[in-house]
Amino acid sequence: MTDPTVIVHADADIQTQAVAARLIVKIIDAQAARGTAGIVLTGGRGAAKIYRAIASSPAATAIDWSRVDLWWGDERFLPLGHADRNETQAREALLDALPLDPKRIHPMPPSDGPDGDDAPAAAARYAAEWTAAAPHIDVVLLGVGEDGHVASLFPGHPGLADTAVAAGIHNSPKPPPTRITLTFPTINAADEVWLIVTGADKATPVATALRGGSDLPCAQVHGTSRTLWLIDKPAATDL
Ligand SMILES: O=C1O[C@H](COP(=O)(O)O)[C@@H](O)[C@H](O)[C@H]1O
Repeated sequence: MTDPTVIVHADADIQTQAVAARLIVKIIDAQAARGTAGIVLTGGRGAAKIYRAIASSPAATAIDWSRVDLWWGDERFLPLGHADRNETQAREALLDALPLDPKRIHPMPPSDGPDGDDAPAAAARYAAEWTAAAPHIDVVLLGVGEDGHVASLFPGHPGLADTAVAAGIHNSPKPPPTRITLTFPTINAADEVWLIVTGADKATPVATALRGGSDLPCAQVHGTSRTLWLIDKPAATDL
C-alpha cells in the first residue's frame, strides 16, 4: 500500500485546471512508456469540470486518443443516454470531442442493456469484459462523497465486501438506488489512484481518512505506486 500524497489547491478552479493538466501529462507519459494509457473515469460534479478543461486544453492534442483505454469506476444503473449516467456526463463533457477508438471505450452496462434491470448480472458482464481485456490501469479517478464514499462503495454497505471485479449495488443511500461499481481489489490494483475532492462539505471525510485508521471507503483505496489526494483549500479545512 502506498502512503497518500496530499496536494492542496488554492481554489476549485485552480484544482480543475491542475488536475486536467496532470492527467494530460500522465496519459502522454504512459503512451511514451507503453504505447497506450488506461484510465478509469469517475462521475460527479468535479469530474465533469475536469473533463471540460481537458477538452479545451491545447496540451491534450499531444495525446494519441486512439490509444487510450477508458473504463468507469462506477455507474448509476439507468437507461442508456440518461442524463444522470456517469457515461453520459463524461461523453458530453469530453469523450464526444475526442478521436477515440470506440473499441477502447468501456462504459458500464445500462439498465436497458442485455441484462435488463438485473444489476448484479450487468456487473458480472462488466467484470467479464474487464477480465478478458486485462487492462493496465495507469490512473483510477475517484470523487469522494460527503459520507466518504468512492465510486459506488458506500460506508457500511454490504457491497464493500464484494471481491469480484465489479459489483451490483442495491439500496444505495445516494440516488439512484441501483448502481454498478468496481470493487476495492480492482481499484487497488491500479498504478495510481487519484481522489479528487472539492468543497468544505467534504472536509470531514478528507480529514478522517488522512488521519489513518478509518474504515471509510475513501480511506480504503490506494494505488500500487501512488495515491494522490487532489483537494481544494475548503476540503482541506480540517487537516
Ligand atoms: O454518485 C456519485 O457521486 C460521487 C461523488 O460525486 P460528487 O458530485 O459529490 O463529486 C462520484 O464520485 C461517483 O462516481 C458518482 O456515481
